[in-house]
Amino acid sequence: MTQSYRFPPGFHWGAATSAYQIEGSPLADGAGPSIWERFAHTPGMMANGDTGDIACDHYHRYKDDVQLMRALGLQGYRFSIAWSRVLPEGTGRINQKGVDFYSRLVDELLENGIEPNATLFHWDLPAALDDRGGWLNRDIAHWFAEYANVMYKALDGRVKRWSTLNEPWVVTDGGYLHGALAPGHRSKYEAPIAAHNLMRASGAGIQAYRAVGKHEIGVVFNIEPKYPASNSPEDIAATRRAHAYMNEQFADPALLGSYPPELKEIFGPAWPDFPEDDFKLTQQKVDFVGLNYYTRAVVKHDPNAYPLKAVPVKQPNTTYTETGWEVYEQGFTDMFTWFKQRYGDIPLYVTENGSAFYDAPVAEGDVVQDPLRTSYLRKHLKAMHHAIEQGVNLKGYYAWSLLDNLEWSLGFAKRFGLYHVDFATQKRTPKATAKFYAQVIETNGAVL
Ligand SMILES: CO[C@H](O)c1c[n+]2c([nH]1)[C@H](O)[C@@H](O)[C@H](O)[C@H]2CO
Repeated sequence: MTQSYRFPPGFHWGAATSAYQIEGSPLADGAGPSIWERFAHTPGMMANGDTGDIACDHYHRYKDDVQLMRALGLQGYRFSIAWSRVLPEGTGRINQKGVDFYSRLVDELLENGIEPNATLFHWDLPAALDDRGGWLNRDIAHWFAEYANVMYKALDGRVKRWSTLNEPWVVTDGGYLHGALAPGHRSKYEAPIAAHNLMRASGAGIQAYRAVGKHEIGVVFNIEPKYPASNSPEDIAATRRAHAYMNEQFADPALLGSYPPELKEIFGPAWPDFPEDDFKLTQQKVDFVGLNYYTRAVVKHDPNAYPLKAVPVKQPNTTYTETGWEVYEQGFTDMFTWFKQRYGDIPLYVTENGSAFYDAPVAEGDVVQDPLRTSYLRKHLKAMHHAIEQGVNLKGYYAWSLLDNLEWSLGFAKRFGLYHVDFATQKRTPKATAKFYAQVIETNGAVL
């Protein structure tokens, strides 16, 4: 009998973006600068000198972009709110024009039958808060809760699914340990402090929602399953360290109220002795967890690798995306089963999954042919279906991304979009993957 890939009735199909990557106009209508506005305008930080000054001009084109979502039959749209559009100094004074933009976006989505899914923080911290220590200042848990309350009040009732943070691991690994992302710090002493305060803030945001919210709130983690390069004790230990550092460092304080022991081994004297009471804040009941999956890593021991003493090993005879990520759909299935085993049967959403491949120039009116991206999507949706068949409580999927956009410090060259964007003209053109995804949504997976 041929395998059916029809998903459970009511499975939720969407697409995702983030504010700084698509909106443009980062300082319009009273908005304050974020750390990404600063970082992008710091010479040498961004590929090709690309910035989010215009990006996809979504701030002005959001109505047209909602029609692109409708054309695919999207049931949901995951977007992020730029904190400094709403609170230009991060706390205190509210910029009503900033709040109004998100209110208009939400109404446009609802009028077109698309469920809004709002992320409060997708990396673009207000620069004014970074000047006060940012994620290194324990007060940020209160600053974040204040911001969250402003948005809950403005949008709750219309937004029924909230996430506090997107991928705190990327913020600390990129922004505080290795310095490749905003705010560009390189300190193994700062990274654990920032990580801990991110999870304190997430907990405070969830607590604030419980006081006023009527619907669902969760948190979004990136997960990259780790596999040992050999059965040697060194490689197995290195894999364990890499897994704890990336995949448990944030979910554990949020869902278990503790840290995995490997973190003290990794950071040594740089690992603080956090107050036990902090875990009463980091650990809050969530209505769902969002998981972002792109690839796996095969790991080997390397005594010179800072600070993990572990490095990824490139795999032969397989496909890699433009961002250097192996196409490995089995890791998607493995991720779900691991997560359920460690954290229990929490409702899950795939809040990001996608791939960057080179897109041939677009002839007028054509569909961009992107067979490698379509193959990636097909393989990963099938792998996701296998996880559901194994009993994983998976409620929905958001493709990354609706539009080609600013891939952070990698600039515009890395294209993840279902729609191709010509950044010179702002013309949107559907890719073949968009047409395929529309069929997946229409048939609830039966077309796979
Ligand atoms: C380490 O990979 C992460 O899971 C990851 C991949 N991605 C992300 N996180 C971010 O959430 C997006 O803003 C990126 O545009 C997207 C594509 O790079």
